[in-house]
Amino acid sequence: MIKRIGILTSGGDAPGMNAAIRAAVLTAAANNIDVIGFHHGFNGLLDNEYQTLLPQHVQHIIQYGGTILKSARCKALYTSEGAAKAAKALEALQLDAVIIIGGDGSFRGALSIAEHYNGQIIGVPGTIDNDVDGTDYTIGFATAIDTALDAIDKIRDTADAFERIFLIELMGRHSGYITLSAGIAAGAEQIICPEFAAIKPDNLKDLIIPIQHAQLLRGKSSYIIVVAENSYPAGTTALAEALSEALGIECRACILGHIQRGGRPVGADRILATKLGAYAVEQLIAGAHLMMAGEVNQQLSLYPLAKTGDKTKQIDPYLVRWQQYIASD
Ligand SMILES: Nc1ncnc2c1ncn2[C@@H]1O[C@H](COP(=O)(O)OP(=O)(O)O)[C@@H](O)[C@H]1O
Ligand SMILES: O=P(O)(O)OC[C@H]1O[C@](O)(COP(=O)(O)O)[C@@H](O)[C@@H]1O
Repeated sequence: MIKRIGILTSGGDAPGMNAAIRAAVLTAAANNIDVIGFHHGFNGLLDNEYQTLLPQHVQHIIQYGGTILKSARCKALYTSEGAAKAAKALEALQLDAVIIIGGDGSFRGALSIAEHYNGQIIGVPGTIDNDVDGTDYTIGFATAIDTALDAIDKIRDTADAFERIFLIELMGRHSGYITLSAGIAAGAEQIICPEFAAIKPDNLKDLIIPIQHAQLLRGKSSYIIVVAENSYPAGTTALAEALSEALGIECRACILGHIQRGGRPVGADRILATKLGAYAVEQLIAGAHLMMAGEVNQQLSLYPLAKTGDKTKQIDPYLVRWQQYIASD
């Protein structure tokens, strides 16, 4: 029987993590389970930084981005000694189970702890990148799209006024979910992300031909290219410079960066986080171990933690086809 659980947030913070913490704490309290919240991701386990989490500690946090537990990356966990030390901290606090809110990296960390820990472990997918298998959406993705859109719409205004070409870099480490979704919703003229062909200095013409074609058809006007981070070897600013040189027109680069991680979670993220946080606790009570609480086709479901990083989930193939079709026209 589960009496005490731990919870932590790890990796890139995502709007809605607070909502997930809240739901887990409230669900645990309703089942007479004590909750310990670790600070700064896995570092809290290694440094003994934690607090008791009671329902009053999670009051009125659902609307805030970031995470009340703080998040971090933790190098020590990549070693077997680090994982053993983390497991020891869980055992010392007599925790029957632990909830890890994070991305597939954090789940790999959870698996390494599991090699030394006798309790149960469950994951809750929280990352703006949406690059976790076993759930249609991760907590934070919907908010990140809206934040990116707000910024892109503003850049469109100034791009329109100057009839300029803008390259806007969006986050996503090695996946194009944010870039494709925000690019489509913003009506970007071109989208560059890892799932499309790579852009290299020697194939800039793939970018340039559609720009020249658009200029021939509609004259000079604003032109927005959204670019996933890490898409061009020397970076998006260098890509804008290379385009300026090749086209003979000034192109501007704008790196949206961490603004995409912040802000009030949108309704969809608050609801998803509430469902997954509550479901994670319920599934721990039911005996789940080394699983992730996800949602697929509006059905809550468990998915093996070990498979969450397999990258079998794909960015919307319909939108990919449509984007390639209109961009090549
Ligand atoms: N292969 C791994 N082995 C052990 N721990 C890992 C591993 N990958 C990631 N982690 C842990 O999870 C943390 C967060 O992972 P990261 O990939 O940065 O973010 P996310 O969880 O959002 O994908 C890392 O800093 C590390 O502590
Ligand atoms: O905040 P940092 O350490 O610079 O990390 C940036 C990375 O974190 C993210 O915002 C979120 O990634 P994770 O959720 O996988 O940690 C990525 O989009 C980005 O590449």
